[in-house]
Amino acid sequence: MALPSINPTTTKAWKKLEAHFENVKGLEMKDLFAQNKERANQMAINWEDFYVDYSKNRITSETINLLLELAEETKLKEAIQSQFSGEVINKTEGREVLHTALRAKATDTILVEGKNVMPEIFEVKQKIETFSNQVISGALKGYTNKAFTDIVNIGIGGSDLGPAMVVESLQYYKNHLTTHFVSNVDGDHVNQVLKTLNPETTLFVIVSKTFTTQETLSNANTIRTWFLEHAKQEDVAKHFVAVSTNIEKVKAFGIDQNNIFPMWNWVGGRFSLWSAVGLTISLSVGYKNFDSLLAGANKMDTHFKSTDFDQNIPVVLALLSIWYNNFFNAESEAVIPYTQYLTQFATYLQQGIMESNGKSVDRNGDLVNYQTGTLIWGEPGTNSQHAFFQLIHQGTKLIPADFIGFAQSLHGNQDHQDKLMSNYFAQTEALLNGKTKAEVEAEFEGQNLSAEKIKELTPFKVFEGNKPTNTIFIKKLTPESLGKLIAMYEHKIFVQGIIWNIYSYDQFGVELGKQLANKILNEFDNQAFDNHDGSTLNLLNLYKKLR
Ligand SMILES: O=P(O)(O)OC[C@H]1O[C@H](O)[C@H](O)[C@@H](O)[C@@H]1O
Repeated sequence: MALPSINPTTTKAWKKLEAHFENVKGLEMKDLFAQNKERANQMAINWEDFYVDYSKNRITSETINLLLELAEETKLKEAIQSQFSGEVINKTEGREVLHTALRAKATDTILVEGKNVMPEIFEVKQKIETFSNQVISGALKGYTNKAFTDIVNIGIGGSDLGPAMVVESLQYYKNHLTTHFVSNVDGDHVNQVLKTLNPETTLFVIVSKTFTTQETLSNANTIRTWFLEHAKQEDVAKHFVAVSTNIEKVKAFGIDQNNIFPMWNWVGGRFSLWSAVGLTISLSVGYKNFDSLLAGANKMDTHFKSTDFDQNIPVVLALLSIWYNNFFNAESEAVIPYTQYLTQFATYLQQGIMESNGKSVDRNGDLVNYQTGTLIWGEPGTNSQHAFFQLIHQGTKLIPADFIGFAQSLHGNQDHQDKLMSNYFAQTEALLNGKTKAEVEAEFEGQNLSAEKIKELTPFKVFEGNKPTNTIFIKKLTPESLGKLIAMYEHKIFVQGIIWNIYSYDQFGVELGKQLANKILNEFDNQAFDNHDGSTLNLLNLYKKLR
């Protein structure tokens, strides 16, 4: 069954939300807290090692009720069922969307075209485990019989961002192998990495769902050429493995049949770190940790598909995001993790969120008449406090922000952890309450400033407050809690796509630039360039002169 096409703005709930918005847009959150002592308890979800507090939002309980009605009218429940049961909900590409199957239990049955895919998934997982163990233990050796010391993941987009983010985030759990990522077609990227490598002890993992991506194939070719400057053709089999759906193309590249880790078309690139695309993760932190990551995601899947929407973390977060995006006209959302380990988290989410929901045509093929995908950005706190928080606190834009924090640090320095977490809590409190004129004036007392000076400075020191935040408070950063966190955002993306009536699992918007780049590349060796607009033509000619 195909997903229905329901323009959200035509639902009863949307009309009610529009009217409701007029009533609540001017409300101050701090007043709502003062009026209802139970607000913080009522607007929080306690689940496993997660505590999600969404009380610091510009909402009343009525807002949530109406948003839940919107979810119902847009048939979210049915859509979740369609996704998990393997229906072809990626209609424009004619595919099922089953990254959730990759982390399901061996005893589950998940059908694709009538065939249970769980045995295949576990066969590949077994292969990942065996291979990881052999590389990590040193049993598997390079062409001069030395154990591997370095792993290079060659891939881009979903074949890079997921593994790179997880390996960075789980650094604490990492083994002795040094992991590198080569993604950009920029030759300086690959050459910079190669400079540090010893071909005798380096394992290359080529990751490409399609095995047609220009960047990845160029980098893989360059690396193989470099490798062959040191080793012989038959040594390639010992040092190159590949992850792909396109087995024929991988073989044509010269990868040994045994070194191919398959994946499937029903796994979207940006949702693929749970598949063999995560091989580099497993090599870096060990299969056991990789499996815990998957187990965490599976727990979030169960929570998502079986919990009532008012207690459902991804659903509530998605609805709040729609509230700001479509009613407050907020353009972006910030994600601020209070751990340095999650440095790449927002970058990773950018692909997931913006490639999925950056669409302007609805599921009927008609142009939408409302806003869809949010811009996503962020950096870890406390660093970001010293960089862009000024704009969040006192700028003109409304930027809802997720604050992700962990109660326990990994290295156990309580002094640092208390300082870190005091900032984590203080920021959402400051964004909520702001600082009034009266409070600013009171601070000036005893400072020996003239009344005139105080009057002059006061407006600059006032904080409006009333800035919305979600606090996602987790016990500890572990492979399992990271798996839950990533899956939480995956499901949030899905919910928003369903309600916005768009297809979240295709990405045709990345094709045009690729096509034109190929065309231009072929023109570099011609006498003259083809027809281009004046600006592009000038730039091309200048490049030809300067290169
Ligand atoms: O894994 P690959 O087939 O090499 O694709 C890598 C990436 O490139 C494409 O352009 C898509 O925009 C991404 O969704 C994808 O993750």
